Amino acid sequence: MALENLRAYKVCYLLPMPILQPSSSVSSLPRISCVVTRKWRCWRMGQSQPTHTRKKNSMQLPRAAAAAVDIEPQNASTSNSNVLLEVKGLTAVVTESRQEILKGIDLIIHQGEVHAIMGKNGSGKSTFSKVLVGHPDYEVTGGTVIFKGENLLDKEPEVRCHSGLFMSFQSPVEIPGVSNMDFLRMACNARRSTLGLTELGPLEFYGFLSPKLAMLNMDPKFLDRNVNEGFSGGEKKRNEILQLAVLEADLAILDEIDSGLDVDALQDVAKAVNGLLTTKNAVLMITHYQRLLDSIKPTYVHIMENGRIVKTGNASLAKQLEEGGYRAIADV
Ligand SMILES: Nc1ncnc2c1ncn2[C@@H]1O[C@H](COP(=O)(O)OP(=O)(O)OP(=O)(O)O)[C@@H](O)[C@H]1O
Repeated sequence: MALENLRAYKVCYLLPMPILQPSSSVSSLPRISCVVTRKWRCWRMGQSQPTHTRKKNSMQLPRAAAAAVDIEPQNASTSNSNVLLEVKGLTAVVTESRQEILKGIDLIIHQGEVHAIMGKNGSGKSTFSKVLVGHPDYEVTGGTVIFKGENLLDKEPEVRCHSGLFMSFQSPVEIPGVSNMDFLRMACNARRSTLGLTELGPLEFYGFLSPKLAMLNMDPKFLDRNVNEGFSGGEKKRNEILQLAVLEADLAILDEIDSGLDVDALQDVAKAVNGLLTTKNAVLMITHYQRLLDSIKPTYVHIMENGRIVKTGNASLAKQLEEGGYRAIADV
């Protein structure tokens, strides 16, 4: 496997292969075979073993918006040209069992928007995000997903990442044997290479990284440690946001980024995410709690139920939820 290909995988999954020993280094990566890389890919997806081989205009809203409460009109200047993600009628099953989890999701995300998905446990939120990044546990059975004007579903996961999709995992995985610094630099350079930018050498990269570390109040000593190894839950979450900051993704999917964070860490992470938001990118957050939305203001809040978005509203929808639970919004 060529180094470049391996880098591609690396950017997507942001983790090296499970067979890497503590003594392994990034320089050993080119020697690792394709087969192992496939295992690694699956492992990055949260599995220990591979399970198989295998527009809107300015006035339109997602279909679910028809059932919405308190919908805030989207910016009148929005147009097809700034649609980042358009999901229509997305259905997906668990690959092995064929159990249907997503039952027709409609969602449109424009540049500059922050979307929050909330919903009871087991409603399908994480599955939706994993399907977007191409998790092999799930098979898409219907619908379309257009990302930056291109069909996302026919792209390999690593290509999805190259094109600017980032997912922060609910439970980030540890990588023995690879330093955070090497890992971040390799990921950064692979993305830069895709964008036609020159790769950053170690010193240049440190200069690029330093302000991002400072933004997250992260101690530089975390750069010398192996990726997520021995990190606390909160430190792992900060590290995920550091990866996002380094990759400068167009669409960041943050799956329960607030879980496990203390009050100060939550503020640091929220500040960092807000600092990364521009008029060109967007964030899709999955959360159970208003506290995150107090710090990262959502343009839209969606409620997912049984594999569908059943309500869309503005930030007040999350407040209603916080105050009265799901029963309070059921009849709105
Ligand atoms: N790989 C899988 N195999 C079997 N069932 C699965 C798989 N992935 C998801 N499910 C089931 O699909 C449903 C939705 O799961 P998902 O993790 O997407 O929910 P969620 O809304 O993110 O929940 P939570 O808020 O608890 O994180 C659950 O019933 C879950 O058990």
